[in-house]
Order: sequence, then C-alpha cells, then structure tokens
Amino acid sequence: MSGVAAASPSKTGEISGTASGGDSAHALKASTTIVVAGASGDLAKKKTFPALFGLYNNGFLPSDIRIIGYARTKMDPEEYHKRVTQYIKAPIPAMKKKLEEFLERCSYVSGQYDKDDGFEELEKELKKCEETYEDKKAPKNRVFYMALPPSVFTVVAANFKKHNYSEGGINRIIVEKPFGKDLESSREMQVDLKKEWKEEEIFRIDHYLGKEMVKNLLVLRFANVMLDASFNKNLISNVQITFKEPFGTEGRGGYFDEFGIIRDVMQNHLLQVLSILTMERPVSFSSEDIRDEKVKVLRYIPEIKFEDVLLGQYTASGDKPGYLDDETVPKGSICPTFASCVLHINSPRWEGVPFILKAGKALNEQKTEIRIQYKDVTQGIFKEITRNELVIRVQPGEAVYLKMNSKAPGLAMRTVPTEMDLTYKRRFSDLKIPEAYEALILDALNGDHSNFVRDDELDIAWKIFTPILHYIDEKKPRPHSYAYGSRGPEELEKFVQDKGGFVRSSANYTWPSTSVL
Ligand SMILES: NC(=O)C1=CN([C@@H]2O[C@H](COP(=O)(O)OP(=O)(O)OC[C@H]3O[C@@H](n4cnc5c(N)ncnc54)[C@H](OP(=O)(O)O)[C@@H]3O)[C@@H](O)[C@H]2O)C=CC1
Ligand SMILES: O=C1O[C@H](COP(=O)(O)O)[C@@H](O)[C@H](O)[C@H]1O
Repeated sequence: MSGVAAASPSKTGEISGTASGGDSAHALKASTTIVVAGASGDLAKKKTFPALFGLYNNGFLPSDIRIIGYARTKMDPEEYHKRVTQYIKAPIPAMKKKLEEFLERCSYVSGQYDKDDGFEELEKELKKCEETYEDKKAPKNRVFYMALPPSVFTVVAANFKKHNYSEGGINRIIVEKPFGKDLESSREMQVDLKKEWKEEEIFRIDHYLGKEMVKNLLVLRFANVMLDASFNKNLISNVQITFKEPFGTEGRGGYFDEFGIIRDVMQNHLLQVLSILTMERPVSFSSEDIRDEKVKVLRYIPEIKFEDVLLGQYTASGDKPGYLDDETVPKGSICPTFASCVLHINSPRWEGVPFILKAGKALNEQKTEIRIQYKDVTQGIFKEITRNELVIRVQPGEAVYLKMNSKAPGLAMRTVPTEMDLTYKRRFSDLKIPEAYEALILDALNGDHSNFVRDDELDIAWKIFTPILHYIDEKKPRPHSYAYGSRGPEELEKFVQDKGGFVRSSANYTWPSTSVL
C-alpha cells in the first residue's frame, strides 16, 4: 500500500486540518486479535480477508496479529482457508509464502449468534491466540469485525461484550452498513450498541468513504476554484450518481432479500457520495467539521415520494439465473435489485437541481460514477453543440474527465466534442490505489474515526429514505423486470428524462482520438 506518487515535476500538497491518522497512543501495533463475525459470508471472502491479507502483506497489521473467524457454518480449517482465500490474489512466490504465513494466523470457531456456548468456545480460542503473543505481559487488544446482516448485529455485539471483552486491553467493534432497516430500528440499534460499547470503541463502516475517488471529492471541489464556482443551480442541470454491478445476489439472498437495493447501496454508499459532493466548504478538513457539513446538506433533502422512484428486479437471461432462481431467495419475492430515485436539495445552492441516483445488480457492467451534467450552451452562433459534463469515475479505473467543445483543428470552422482527461492510470506512475477496506481497517486499528459514519449522519439519511422504504414494505409494488446483463428496466430512460436528467447515448468511456477529416 504505497501512496499515489504525483508525476514529476508536480509536488504533493498538505491538506491542513486533516485528522492525524489517529491518536498514536491508541494505535494497535501488537498483541492484537481480530475476530471476524460472519466469516462464512460474502463480505468476509470478498472484502474483509483480502483487505486483511493486503495489510498483512505490506506489514501494516500489528506484529503478532491473529485472526479468528466466527459463524454458524461448520467448516474444518482446510475448508475455511479455501473459502477466505477465494478472492485473494497472490501471483508471485513471495506473496504465496506470505499468504501461507497469514493463514497460519487465521483460525475459525463455529457457533450460534444468540447462545453462550459458541462465544465461550471463541473465548478459549482467543486465549489460545493470545498465548502466542511476543510480549506476554502486554495488555491484550481485541477488534471485533461484524461481517453480518444487521438483524444479528446487536445480539452478537452484546455477546462479544459479555464473553469476549478484553479487560485491560483496547477493544474496538467495527459495524457494517446498513445500520438498521429504517429510522426506528437504526435508533434502536444505536441505543443497544451504546449500552455495551463506548462511542470511541464503535467504528461504523461505509466502505465508500474509504474509496480513493470519494476521498478525492473534497480536494477536487475545494482545491479548484473553477470547479467549485460551477457547482450550483445556475450552471448545473442535473447530477446522476450511478452504481452498477454485473453480477446478481448469487447466494446472498439470505441477507439481500430482507434489505433490497435501496438499503444495501443507495441509502448509504450513494448518499455518502452525494453529501460529500454537495456540502458547503467545511471550516477545516477535520472529521467533525466535514461531518457537520455533510449533515447540514442532508437536512435540506425532503423525504422521497413513491413517484420519484423506479424499481426493478432482474430475470434470467441465457445461462444467467434470475433473482427468483436463487435458492436463497424466498419464492415470489418482490425485493428490488434495481432502483433509481430522484432527490432534491432545497438549499440556496442546489434548489431545483435533480439528483438522480441509480443502483442495480446483474446489469451490463461494473461502474460507479458521478455524472454532473451542465446546462445547455446557448445555441445562437453554434448548431447542435453538446453540453459540458464532468464525470467522476469512482470505479473501476478511477478517472475524472470534463466533456467540452473545441474547434476541430483545420481550416474549417467546426466544433468537435472533446474531453479533458485525468485518468489515474495514465497520469500517475507507480499507481497503487489502496482498497477501501484496507484503508478503513487500518484507520480502525489506528483509532482514527474520520472516515467512519457519525450517528447523526445515520439519523438524517434514514429520515430521507424511511417513508419510501415503508411504502415499499407495506404496499409491495411490483418491480419492473429487466434481463440479467441489461442496462436495467426499459422504463429507466423515460424515468430519468421525466425527472430532469439527460440520457447519454455513448457506452463505456475510452480516451477518444478524434479524426477531424
Ligand atoms: N457482500 C459485500 O460485498 C458487502 C457487504 N456489506 C455488508 O456486510 C454485511 C454482511 O453481508 P454479506 O457478507 O454479504 O452477507 P451474507 O448473507 O453472506 O451473510 C454473512 C454471514 O452471516 C450469516 N447470516 C446470513 N443470513 C443470516 C441471517 N438471516 N441470520 C443470521 N445469520 C445470517 C451467514 O453465516 P452463518 O450461517 O455461517 O452463520 C453468512 O455467511 C451486511 O451488513 C452487508 O450490508 C458491506 C459491504 C460489501
Ligand atoms: O455494500 C455493498 O457493496 C458492494 C459493492 O461494493 P464495491 O466496493 O464492490 O462497489 C455490493 O456488492 C454489496 O451488495 C453491498 O452490500
């Protein structure tokens, strides 16, 4: 995990007021065990273990780290190791060796989430791990990572506290989104968590806050006067924030069906992106000042109404199964796997600008991007000139590009659409962008809360989405169908246009080379 090096002769600049990276007195450097609850699941195999290995491989984990998985599924060590390494890439011999070493530090305990005996077994395994620490006398630190559906968060958190809390050492608990299912359950969850855990021990992860391009939003906006000056209702027609995945829920129906795409992605990841994109300039870049501004802009957003939402569910296509074909999904489920919704920010800066969020599974590509569509150029002297668009590609292939018009080189006076391009891979040599989970787990080990979610942020985010979620839960509107691998429901284009967004015709972004002949 090296930082991004700017190509010579550019210099990197300091950002004043940023969090120091945690209080070094509370950074966990040794004598630490991480417990991953839900270690049999999708998040654990796709994100948590690859990130833990990434940190281990680069020497960022505490020196004598041990990692214990906990879940109900019974697995022998071989099966467990196979499961948690599925997504770990170790292409060179040195990494393969490191991976073997890493696995020697990983063990597994199977147990229920609501019964004492599993946690008692876990405690025995914790003690066993702690006997291997280099410093036998040092206080024992424990980090509990909840890679679990929220329905079991609080019971597991309470059991960890009751059976596995380290007396004398530092304890931390990392909680995954979605934090609850609606405003009421989120508040209950916060109250329950806080009964057992102190606020400074709780780290609420929204991993989009660890993504490089999401972190860059603050710099792009507030370190570039011309961009910041154009971010307002006078120049911007609409903003579209899109999350697309080319795979379905595949085996995650147990979790997903209870939550749906709005709770899974939109109410948290996309709303976090929206709030950072649209907030006013913070007093400083400290975590509290930034989070104050995020809360302020979210408070300008009224509740979403059903007419402002389009829902979809994917169906089978070719050899790809439909959502309902997944055996972990209840028969006849109307759970949305796709949603688009329009939000408004009734602030002096943004009043009247539609923010169109789109999120879907089993679509035609993987992509998360922010597309800021400016107003049309006054035609007058031009004919059919295209509008400006600023596109911020969060993933894959981090990029920022501005679509603009230029004179086509040559004797004739013609315009040609062009782009100013900051594609990271081309601009930054030796590019190694840390995975969001690597960055956030390291922050949690360092005791740095900057990129974690504050409880008042949660409250306001749920206030915006709870009415529409309750409407969907109670009235059970049937989602529109879309084929696995398509661009989403056919109704999407009209929906976006009706809500004030321009629909773009081109497909993937590739750096253009324009023939002017
Ligand atoms: N998957 C991802 O890419 C991401 C997931 N997340 C969040 O991580 C959390 C876990 O997600 P994910 O790993 O995908 O979910 P899974 O459905 O894979 O659940 C994780 C584990 O929890 C147990 N489990 C599943 N359903 C239930 C249930 N109804 N009651 C009790 N235990 C259950 C299972 O373990 P066992 O049966 O062995 O006990 C399962 O292996 C969620 O909060 C999700 O929002 C966040 C970011 C990314
Ligand atoms: O939180 C979640 O995020 C993932 C997508 O994360 P990304 O970093 O790959 O964009 C999503 O697949 C999952 O359903 C959701 O729970």
